Amino acid sequence: MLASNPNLTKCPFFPTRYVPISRSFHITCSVSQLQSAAEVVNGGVPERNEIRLGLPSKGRMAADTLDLLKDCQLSVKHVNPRQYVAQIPQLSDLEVWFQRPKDIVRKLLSGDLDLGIAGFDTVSEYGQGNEDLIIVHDALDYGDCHLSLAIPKYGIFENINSLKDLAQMPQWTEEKPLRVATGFTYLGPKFMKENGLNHVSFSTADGALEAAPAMGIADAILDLVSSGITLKENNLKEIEGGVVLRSQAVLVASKRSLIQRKSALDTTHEILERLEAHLRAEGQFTVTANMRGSSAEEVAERVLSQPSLSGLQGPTISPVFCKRDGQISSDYYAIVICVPKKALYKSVQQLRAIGGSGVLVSPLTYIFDEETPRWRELLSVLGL
Ligand SMILES: Nc1ncnc2c1ncn2[C@@H]1O[C@H](COP(=O)(O)OP(=O)(O)OP(=O)(O)O)[C@@H](O)[C@H]1O
Ligand SMILES: O=P(O)(O)OC[C@H]1O[C@H](OP(=O)(O)OP(=O)(O)O)[C@H](O)[C@@H]1O
Ligand SMILES: [Mg+2]
Repeated sequence: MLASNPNLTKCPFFPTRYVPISRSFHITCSVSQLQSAAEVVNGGVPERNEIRLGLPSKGRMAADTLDLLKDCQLSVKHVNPRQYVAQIPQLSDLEVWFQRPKDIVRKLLSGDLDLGIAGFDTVSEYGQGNEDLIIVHDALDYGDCHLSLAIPKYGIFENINSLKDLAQMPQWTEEKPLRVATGFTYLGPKFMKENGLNHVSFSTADGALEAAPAMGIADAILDLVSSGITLKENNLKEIEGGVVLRSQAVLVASKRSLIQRKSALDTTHEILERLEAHLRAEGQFTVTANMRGSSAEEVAERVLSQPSLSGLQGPTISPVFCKRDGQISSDYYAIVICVPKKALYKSVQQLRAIGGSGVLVSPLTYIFDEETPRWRELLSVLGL
C-alpha cells in the first residue's frame, strides 16, 4: 500500500521504509538550497517520520558511545565504518546518523537531528546557549575533561598562578593584548569577558594548540585537559580560576522535536530509562550474606544499625529454611543489599561485624526506578 503512494519513495538506506519524495536523495541543489531544505516548516520541525539520533562518527567519543549503548541493550547495527547511517533494532522508528560531534550539535539546531550524544564542551561551544537544546542526560560517565586556560610555566608567567594574577599583568594593553589560541571561539571570548580580561585577542587552530606558546604564536591557550600530560609535556600550567567548564558525554535533544514529535519523546523516554538504569547499576554491587537470627525483624535491626548496609530502600531479608531431625526450621536469614562499589569493603566488614557469613558479591546490570528523576525534569522543562 505504501509503495503505491505517489508521494513516497523507497529509502535508499532502509529498503523496508518509505520516505516523502521531497526527501528523495537524487535531487541536486546548491549549498544554500540544502540549508533551506533543513529549515523548519512553519516554525515546526522538518517533515519526516523517523527519529534521528546523532552519534560521534570518529574521535575518542565514538567507541565509548557505542559501548555505552551496547551496555544498555541498544546495540547499534553498523554495517561498515564508512556508512554513516545505522539502526538500533530495539528502537524501530529510530535512525542513527554518525557525525562529527560539532555537526551533531549544528544538526540538532537545524532540525536535521532530534537527539544526539556529544561532549558537554561541544554542546556548549556550538549550541551557544540556544534554548532549543536540552540536556536530557548530563552525565554519561565517559569523555571526562575540562576546558581550561593554560599559560607557560616560564618567563613572564613564572609567578602567575591565577586568573586574577593574569588579568593584573601590566603587559596586556589595547595595542598588545594577551594572545590566546583556542578552538573554542565562542566560549573563550565569553569567559574572558565575564572575568574582566578586556585586552585579549584570539587565534584558532584545529589541534596541537599546546605548541602555540613555545612557537611564539600565542601567550596562552584555552583547550581541553584530561590527564594534564599534554600541558606538562609542553611546559604549560593551569591557573586558579581558569577552568571554563567541566565536561563529559551528554545526551542532548532538540526541544522542538520533543514537543512536536510524539514518537521522539517516547523514544527519548526509553533511551533515558535504559541509560539511567545501566549507569545507576554500574556504581553498585549486589551483596548477599547469611546471618543467624531469631526473626527477620531482629536481623533487620542489626543490619540497619550499620551505616553502609541500608541498600537502595533497605535490606531484603528472607528466611533460609533447612530440615533438621525431620523438622523445617529457619535459624538463618539471607540478606540482599545493593552497595556502592566504593563502599564494598567497608560494607563487607560491617556485615561480618554483625555476624554475616558466606558473603557473595555480584555485579548489578540495571536498576530501574519507578520513574527516573531526569525524565520528570525533562517533562517540566518541556512544560508537559
Ligand atoms: N583529552 C581528552 N580526554 C577525554 N575526553 C576528551 C579529551 N579531549 C577531548 N575530549 C572529549 O572528546 C570530544 C571529542 O574529542 P576528539 O578529540 O575526539 O574530537 P575533536 O577534537 O573534536 O576532533 P579532532 O581531534 O579529530 O579534530 C571532546 O569534545 C571532549 O568532549
Ligand atoms: O590532558 P591530556 O590527557 O593530555 O589531553 C589533552 C589533549 O587532548 C586533546 O587533544 P587530542 O588528543 O584530541 O588531539 P587534537 O589536539 O588533535 O584534537 C586536547 O585538545 C588536548 O590537546
Ligand atoms: Mg581532539
